[in-house]
Amino acid sequence: MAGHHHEHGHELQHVHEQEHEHDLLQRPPTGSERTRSISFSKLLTRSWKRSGSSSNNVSGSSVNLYPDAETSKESDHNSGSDGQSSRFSKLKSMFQSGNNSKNASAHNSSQSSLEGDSTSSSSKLKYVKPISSPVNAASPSPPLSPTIPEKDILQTPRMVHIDEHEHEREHSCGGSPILLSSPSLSPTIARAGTGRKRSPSTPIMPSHNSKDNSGNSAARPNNHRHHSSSQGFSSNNPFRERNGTVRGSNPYFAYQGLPTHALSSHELEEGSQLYPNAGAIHFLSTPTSKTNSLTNGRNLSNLSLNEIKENEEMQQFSNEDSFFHDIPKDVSLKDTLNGSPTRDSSKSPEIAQSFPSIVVGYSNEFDEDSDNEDGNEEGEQEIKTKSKSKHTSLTKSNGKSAHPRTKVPLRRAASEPNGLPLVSPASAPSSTSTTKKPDSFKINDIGLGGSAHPSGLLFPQEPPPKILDLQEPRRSRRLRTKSFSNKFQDIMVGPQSFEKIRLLGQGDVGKVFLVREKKTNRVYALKVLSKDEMIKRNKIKRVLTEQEILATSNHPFIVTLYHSFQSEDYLYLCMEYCMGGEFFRALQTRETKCICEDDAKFYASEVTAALEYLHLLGFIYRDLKPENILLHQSGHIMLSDFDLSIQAKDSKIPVVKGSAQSTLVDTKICSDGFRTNSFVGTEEYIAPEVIRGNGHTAAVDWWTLGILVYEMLFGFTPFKGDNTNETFTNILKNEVSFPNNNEISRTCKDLIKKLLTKNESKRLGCKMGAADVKKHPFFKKVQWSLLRNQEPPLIPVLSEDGYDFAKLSSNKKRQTSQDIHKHLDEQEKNMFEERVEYDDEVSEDDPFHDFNSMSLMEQDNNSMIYGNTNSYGKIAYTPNSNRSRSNSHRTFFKR
Ligand SMILES: Nc1ncnc2c1ncn2[C@@H]1O[C@H](COP(=O)(O)OP(=O)(O)OP(=O)(O)O)[C@@H](O)[C@H]1O
Repeated sequence: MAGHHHEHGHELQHVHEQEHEHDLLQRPPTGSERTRSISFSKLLTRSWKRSGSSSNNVSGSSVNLYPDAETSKESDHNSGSDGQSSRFSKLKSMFQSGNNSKNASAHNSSQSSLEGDSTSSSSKLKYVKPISSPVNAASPSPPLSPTIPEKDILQTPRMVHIDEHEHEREHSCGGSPILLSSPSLSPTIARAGTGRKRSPSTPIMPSHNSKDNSGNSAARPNNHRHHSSSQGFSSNNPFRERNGTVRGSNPYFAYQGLPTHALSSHELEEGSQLYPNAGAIHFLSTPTSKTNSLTNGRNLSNLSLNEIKENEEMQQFSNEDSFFHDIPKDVSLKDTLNGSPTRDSSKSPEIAQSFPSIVVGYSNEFDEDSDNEDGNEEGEQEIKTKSKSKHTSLTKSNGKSAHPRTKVPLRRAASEPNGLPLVSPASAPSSTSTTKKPDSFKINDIGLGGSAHPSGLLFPQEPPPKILDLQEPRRSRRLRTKSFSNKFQDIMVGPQSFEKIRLLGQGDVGKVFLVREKKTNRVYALKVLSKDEMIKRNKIKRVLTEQEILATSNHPFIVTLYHSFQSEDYLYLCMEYCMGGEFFRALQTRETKCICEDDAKFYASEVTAALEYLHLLGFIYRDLKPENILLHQSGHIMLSDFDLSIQAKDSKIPVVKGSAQSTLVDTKICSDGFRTNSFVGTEEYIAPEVIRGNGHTAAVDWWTLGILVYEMLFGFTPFKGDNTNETFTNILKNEVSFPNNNEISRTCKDLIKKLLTKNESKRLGCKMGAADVKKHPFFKKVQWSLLRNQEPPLIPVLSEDGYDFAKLSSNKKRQTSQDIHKHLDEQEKNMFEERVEYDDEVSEDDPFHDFNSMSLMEQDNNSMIYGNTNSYGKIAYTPNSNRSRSNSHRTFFKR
């Protein structure tokens, strides 16, 4: 394999040179790029769309991510000092505008989507055929390739299926490659380079052809996502074009049913038994469907999927929520909140249905997806309880008496840590206290190394704690009930403890900044999420899950959470800064957009280890893709972005099997019997069972691993179609096929094929979870326990034109002269100026009550130190010379 490795890289370089020359000679300008970009433009994520359209954009464009923040602040101020009532008055006003914006944005997106379609279908662009022969790399390439339509290229059967016996044949042939394709098959995408230069699923990068750089913005319409982060990390990667994460109801079922062409004959025979959800169309239809023309379109953007999802959740609530049955249908939300119902029959049904969007995710006791997929009574009961309790809290906040609140136990409640004496009564404030400041203390007084703010706002002055307190770091009562409380203590920092260095990236509801902690000079990635946006977009529960997973995890390949806290308007997750950024970006910086098999094995084994760990904890990740894999400065991977993950209910204790030499842990048992039914994931990575809507299990993560390995090797994903429907159809129907690439071993193809088994009960990983995957011959030589000691293939380094903080500051001055940046700066300033809200200050009625404010114990802090290293700036990736010189990957892998 090492030989392959070397040869592979060499050959690719060669091909690239040819390709460039070829492009200059013959290539129609921006031909294939344009086609692909157009088809991508139909599938923009919400955030891209949002950033791209400045008009009608109430819910936060790149220019104004949190438009409500200031106005709501003002109204809070006017409404008096009562934090809770101001919070709810804010929710109330925000909610009304939220509805409008939702409709407006849905409308916009559908329009764009349709426009995108027509442009796409009318394009007749050409694509250059790859140069070298697929069959024999040594054979001379034709001097010039004819151009054929891209569509044909994409559909030409140049992919070669490996059959069931391929793996066996490999052995019987002594490992020598078998050429499966005929010369008539069109050239390989992966190997020849030319054909794969801009693969369907990969961004258009300008490096190969100067024509691509010609500012053809029309060909890259969805570069908006990171528009606002022009000074940030993401702007380094302005060409990313993959469709975003899908977080919504299943459009296949909601709007189209399952098309028969998407079914295998076997599936057709089984019919409705296989797809019980096919009848769920009406249930999933949205309250906003009147204004949502997406229902008419077959090509749904990810934007529309997002919208559907939120409404779906609302629908589930309103269907099940006895509270709404008690309210006359013509009472509007506004009136309900005001406590003075008036009749307005024209508005009430929609508003009443929308109302539970405030409820959703109110606490993490309520599982996403409702998790009552089975429609069992228990699930329904849970919804009712949940809704009632929220109703209680809302009405309470308006000074009305309400139903007694039913508190559902926390998901991962744990016993008090270590049985050690905890805190003195004075430092354990009553949980009934809501608006009162918590009993607090001055952290520096007790020598915990915390960063009390000079203003005293963070840590109000109180008498020093008794000596008993020193024995155990202070933890709020709430924190003490958490399984992760052993490694966390009460929050030691606040927004003001950090100084922004630059924007790293921007998601749906928040921004991620590179920050420096003023006191310690440590650098972190600080994710700041707008509470308003989360409420509007129904994402409260997701952020609670994300915090739970980050806090619970303690694994070298999962990003470390150092602090989490909240202020009145924002939630903050302070994480380890992964200076290498997204693995996706690292892949894109490769000339070939892919890596060799040994390198892919490296990343696949680290991802497998991370998934194994998550599964052991009962979590299903559900959104594996190169964008969510960050690269640590060491070059090792770090999984991030857990907002789509879910924890299996009643997760079980793992079973260890095997001898001391080969210990295998059955991770499947950890979430056995747990099925969830959300339609989440990333389009090209979604597993068939998710599309079918029959519920899915941890096996979805093994499917996504298969796609990931494929993408690492070939630079594109295996089922990508021209639009969402086509992609889903391919996922359901097509067997995985491989470019005719002899450099990829049969064992590797076999792994991919087994991971991409459509029937989840036959998929690799279905018996013992990660143990099955680790046992596959592809990983035979991997020393699992020494993964962290491997030399990574790519090392992120600061490139020459990296900039330092001083330079950044002067850039900032230039930018602030422009209004747009001024506005952004103000918002960001707020993010770093707000006062932290302690756990005990956040009332139980607050939607964010279950978000814990806490700091990792000091001894666990391995974050980078500002200024010590080249820890910030523009990053490039260098092949690890150690690894190739010493063939360390070979020595590392078992022989
Ligand atoms: N720990 C980190 N170190 C370096 N960069 C990070 C880190 N966390 C996030 N980023 C950058 O910020 C971007 C946005 O982060 P993230 O995906 O977690 O936000 P999000 O709001 O959850 O986005 P999404 O809507 O895609 O879920 C990432 O794509 C990545 O580039």
